[in-house]
Amino acid sequence: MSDLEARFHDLLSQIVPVDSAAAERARARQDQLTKPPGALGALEDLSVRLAAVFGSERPTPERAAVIVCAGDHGVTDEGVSAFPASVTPAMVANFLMDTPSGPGGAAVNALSRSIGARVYVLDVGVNAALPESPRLIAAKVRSGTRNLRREAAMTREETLQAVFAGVRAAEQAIADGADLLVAGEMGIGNTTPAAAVTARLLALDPADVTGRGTGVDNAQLDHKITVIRDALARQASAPTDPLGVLADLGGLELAAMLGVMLAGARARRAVILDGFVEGAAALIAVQLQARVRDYLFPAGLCAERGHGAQLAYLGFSPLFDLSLRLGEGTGGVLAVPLFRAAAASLREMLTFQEAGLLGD
Ligand SMILES: Cc1cc2ncn([C@H]3O[C@H](COP(=O)(O)O)[C@@H](O)[C@H]3O)c2cc1C
Ligand SMILES: O=C(O)c1cccnc1
Repeated sequence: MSDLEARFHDLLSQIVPVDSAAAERARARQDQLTKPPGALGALEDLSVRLAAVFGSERPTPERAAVIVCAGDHGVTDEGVSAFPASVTPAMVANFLMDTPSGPGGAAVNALSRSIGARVYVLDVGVNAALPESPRLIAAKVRSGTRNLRREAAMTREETLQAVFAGVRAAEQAIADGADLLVAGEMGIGNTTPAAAVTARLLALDPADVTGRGTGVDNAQLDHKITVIRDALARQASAPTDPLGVLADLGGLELAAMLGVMLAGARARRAVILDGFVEGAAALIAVQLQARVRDYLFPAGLCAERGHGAQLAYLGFSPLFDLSLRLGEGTGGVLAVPLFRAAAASLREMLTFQEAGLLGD
């Protein structure tokens, strides 16, 4: 076993179960707060899950960090995206650019500013030199993956290197004070590996989990499905080996997002999932270590086909449906105020007794 592989097994074994006693206390408290039991709906369930993660019936998840993991994809040679691969480095430069409103001119930057979340940009595989920036975590493993239609996208070692880059980025964000981590991504072509991984791990037909990504037309969508079928037909990875599936069919930024999820769970932080590409990384995470599931939280349902199947497998109901189909972490960022509000209900509402609303 390689050194990285041994460290990876250690990481998986260091993830402890969430605090179910704190969850029970939070549930009991929700039932005593000044409202009809259950009246705060999904916010109550969210607050109870946060209590379990943070080990307190009065959790204070305030500070949020988005880690935008970036990488390129050899499979873009097959024409699977509506945009050229050169958009990946251009968008990373956009994430890092100084603008009159503050750092970064992309959707994830603007939405993060609007809710007070910090954005970290992690390069694990962009196929270009990137501008230097204090906001860029430079950890390039290789300049893009191999073409997964023809061969394994990554070696296991490359995969683990990208995973640990994600681990380190998450640890940095946590050291900077983050309670809530949003896993985000940028990588032209990455809805193809996300669909391939989802199809293999959930044993679903590629046609049922492949969407239009950046907006391919019907003919391009059929072609994208064919590319994924060819990749699966290589039979280079067994569904029983999630890390092997990630190396074979995934991508460097998917591996880095897996690292963010595992490091977040190990540090007992909540990790908010954004869209379909994060969802694929989440499937790998829970198949490797079932305990991770309790540290993961859905945000909204995104418009990419297959996201619903991922959430159903994970046992999550989305918090909203705004028809987002962007990625970057945008949906995850939008969920942050709901997390703060759910926790505030537990901390700040009075019980019937405290409010003097009980007869005796
Ligand atoms: C300008 C632009 C900004 C983006 N931000 C996120 N994505 C999203 O689209 C890509 C995935 O879709 P596909 O698999 O079809 O290429 C990823 O980079 C994802 O982050 C973007 C895409 C574009 C074009
Ligand atoms: O849902 C997503 O994550 C998504 C959808 C389209 C393009 N990129 C990402």
